[in-house]
Amino acid sequence: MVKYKFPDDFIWGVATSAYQIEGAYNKDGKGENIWDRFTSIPGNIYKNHNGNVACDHYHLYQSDINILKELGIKNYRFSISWARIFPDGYGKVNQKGIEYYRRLINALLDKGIQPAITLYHWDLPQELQDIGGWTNKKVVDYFVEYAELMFKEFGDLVPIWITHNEPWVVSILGHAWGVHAPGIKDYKIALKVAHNILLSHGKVVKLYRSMSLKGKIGITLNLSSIHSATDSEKDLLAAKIYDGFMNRWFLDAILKGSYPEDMKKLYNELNILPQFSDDDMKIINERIDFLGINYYTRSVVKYDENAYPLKVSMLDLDNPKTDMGWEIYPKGLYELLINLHKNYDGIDILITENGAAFNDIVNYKGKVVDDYRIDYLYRHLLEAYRAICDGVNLKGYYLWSFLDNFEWAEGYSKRFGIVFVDYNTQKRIIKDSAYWYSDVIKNNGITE
Ligand SMILES: OC[C@@H]1[C@@H](O)[C@H](O)[C@@H](O)c2nc(CNc3ccccc3)cn21
Repeated sequence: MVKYKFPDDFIWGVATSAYQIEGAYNKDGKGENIWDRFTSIPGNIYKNHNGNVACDHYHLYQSDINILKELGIKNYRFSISWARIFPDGYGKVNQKGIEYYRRLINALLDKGIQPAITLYHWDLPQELQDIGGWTNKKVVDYFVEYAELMFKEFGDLVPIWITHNEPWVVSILGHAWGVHAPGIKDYKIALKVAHNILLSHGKVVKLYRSMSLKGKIGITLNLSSIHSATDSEKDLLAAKIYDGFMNRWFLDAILKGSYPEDMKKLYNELNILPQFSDDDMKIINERIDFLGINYYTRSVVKYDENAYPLKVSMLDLDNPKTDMGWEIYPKGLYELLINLHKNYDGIDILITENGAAFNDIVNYKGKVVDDYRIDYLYRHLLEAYRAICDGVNLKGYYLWSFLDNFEWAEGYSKRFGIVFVDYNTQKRIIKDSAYWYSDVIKNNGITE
């Protein structure tokens, strides 16, 4: 008996990204991207791992799609590697790159699986980084050129398009904290990058609308429910600032057409506020069909005099955590969904990522009994169900991730997949969580 039944047209899917699974980093005309470069620099990545081979999905995509079919998964979110299409980032087109993605999309459609494409999942062509990357307005236009070609090639086949994956991570981890490619540590640059990424998003949405395509387009943001460590005035203010820093800066720009006043004032005082015009904000505010959200955990923050630049630091609570050290806090997903519904006019929402890394092992029977992951997924889906019951227009859920894959700075040390990947043999082992998720999809809900 299905105890928690989701709406009839609810989208159940899984998600991946190009650099994390494809491999073939220098095959068939692909150009270098910033993660090829960043991972080639010793010390940047756990044990100097890289995505040169990854899950070799570039060559194994058909057998991987067969697994999706076997599990009854009917929606698959993946990203296109910009440098496979434009090796230099613009201009010369690599036909073999286009042919690969056409084969991939047709193979999915042949199995009744609907593709959802992310145009940018962090892998900027290195040639564009060499001219300043996202700090350079030319890159905004090159992104539009890349998107236009993808819409022309695949716009009639692909029903869901996501312009960018997590502009906050691209700008902050890549340009303020320096722990992601391209490894820059400058908040002022980071916020300029965030602004140009949002500009490129708005321009591409406008382009999509002009091409009278039949699908839906949106953007994916990593959002977190922010909690104050105490009820002190300083900690409450710290929570408001961190909510502005991670969530409202992007949500307000995209959905309200203006950056939040409190954060503009703070960034101006810190001399890190980017330059922008009213016209820019109109472009960024182009109407989207859905908001994609990646939710993994909440953030508990406190005032910290020594924490540059926001005077906010995160608490490391002694609560159950995933292998990433992220607290398991399902209620945060409900809180986030309700807040988004209330504060952003009930916009349609897709959960474009939710999942957990655990230290999976293959047991003596050759199985992966990942009950921890099933528990994480169950609890979060229950909160998603509660949010739908309370009126949130939640339209779908893409589990992160389909396959174990290259987990950025953590390399292959963290496994998020519902399918285990033995990187020595490229053998796939379907984990118990995959069979559990297959039942959720078959029942369109949770049974216990
Ligand atoms: O870390 C798991 C996944 C990652 O593999 C995806 O490529 C990426 O889209 C993704 N985003 C988050 C959430 N945001 C985040 C926060 C701090 C550091 C890194 C990512 C988790 N994940």
